[in-house]
Amino acid sequence: MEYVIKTDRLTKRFGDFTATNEITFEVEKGEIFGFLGANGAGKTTAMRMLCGLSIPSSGTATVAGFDVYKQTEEIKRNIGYMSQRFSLYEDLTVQENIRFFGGIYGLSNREIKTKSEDLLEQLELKNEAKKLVASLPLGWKQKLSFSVAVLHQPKIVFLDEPTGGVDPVTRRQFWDLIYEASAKGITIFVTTHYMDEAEYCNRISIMVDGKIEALDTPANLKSQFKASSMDQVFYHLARGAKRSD
Ligand SMILES: Nc1ncnc2c1ncn2[C@@H]1O[C@H](COP(=O)(O)OP(=O)(O)OP(=O)(O)O)[C@@H](O)[C@H]1O
Repeated sequence: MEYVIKTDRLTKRFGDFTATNEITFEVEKGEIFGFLGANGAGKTTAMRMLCGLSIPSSGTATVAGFDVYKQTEEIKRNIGYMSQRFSLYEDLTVQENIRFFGGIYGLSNREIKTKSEDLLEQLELKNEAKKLVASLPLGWKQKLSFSVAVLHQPKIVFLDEPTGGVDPVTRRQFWDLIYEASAKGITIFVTTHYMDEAEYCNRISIMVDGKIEALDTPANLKSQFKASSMDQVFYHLARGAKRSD
């Protein structure tokens, strides 16, 4: 088994407050791993440590084989990252965004040219190439943002609530892109509040008040909690949560 993320009692404290509390788990290469939890459970804090953006207080973790304390630059070069807060430049065109991020990720001009043509074709955005990103519907922005985050074929892509605010049909189309990336061996680490998306993951972890309270496939979690839907599993675990933002 090839693991691309491995954590052991990974913890982040802010003063006396423990935001992420001794989480231990592994993620396999090519897996679609759902990272769930109520507001304030500690997901973003955990994800920031895994992306090399925040140094843990204790515990250990490796991402793409690199240490989250000492090799944060190597981690950043081997991952892709997409969130609602940090994504595309609205005042650049679709093509300019692809070129810009391709450059940031260290692709050559020739690679950027071929990849950008493929991407515009695949997303059916050829006619929009010269339009400002600001003018695109939210669902298209999200698809473009994801495609840009995997442009350099990272080992892992971290998605922080990537489909917030769009309808189930648009979410389903977004997930087609995720499956394609996973089939190419890119590992997907995704946080979401949508339970239909949770069902699309290979495995799911559910965090409550800083700790991972459950971790398994959607089918096994439903059987473990005698629930008919992921909604029920989530409610069963999260209703006892003390934190809520
Ligand atoms: N820099 C910080 N200083 C102090 N407390 C923090 C800091 N960052 C996060 N926290 C606290 O840690 C807890 C976990 O926050 P975090 O953002 O990781 O949760 P989350 O599961 O991602 O929630 P959401 O779904 O709302 O994004 C929250 O109570 C938050 O207030």
